[in-house]
Amino acid sequence: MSLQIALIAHDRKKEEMVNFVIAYESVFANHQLYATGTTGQKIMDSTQLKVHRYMSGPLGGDQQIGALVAQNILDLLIFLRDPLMAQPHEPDIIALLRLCDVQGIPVATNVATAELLVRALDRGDFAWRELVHKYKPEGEQ
Ligand SMILES: O=C(CO)COP(=O)(O)O
Repeated sequence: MSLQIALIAHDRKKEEMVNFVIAYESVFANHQLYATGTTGQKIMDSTQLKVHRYMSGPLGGDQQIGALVAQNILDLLIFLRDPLMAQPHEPDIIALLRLCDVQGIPVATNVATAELLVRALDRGDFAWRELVHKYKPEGEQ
């Protein structure tokens, strides 16, 4: 089962993200990966993974990934936020996380939770997302 996974990291979390993706590269290799611009580039520079890159976060990348969430296309969001640094595009970040709650999409905002979710993914615990894709409620595209 190939799922749609988005990876986003703020600047001071990018190294942690890259190390995390390297550690679980064999799991991520089975899925479709999306990322904001710089995060995606760094992941591709350090792994063999292919990542569909959107705009950089401050230029609208979070909103582009939010559009996948709004359509219930995204299955998992790993968003390593920097809790100690104000972001100019904070409203976009809040909007993305809000949409994940609207659709009930699993989200990790720190690497400890990300690890739990990726292990669950590897075990097959995301099978319910396949059903979501198969039987979308009326009105969803
Ligand atoms: O700012 C971001 C998410 O809010 C991340 O964007 P980049 O991956 O382009 O640095």
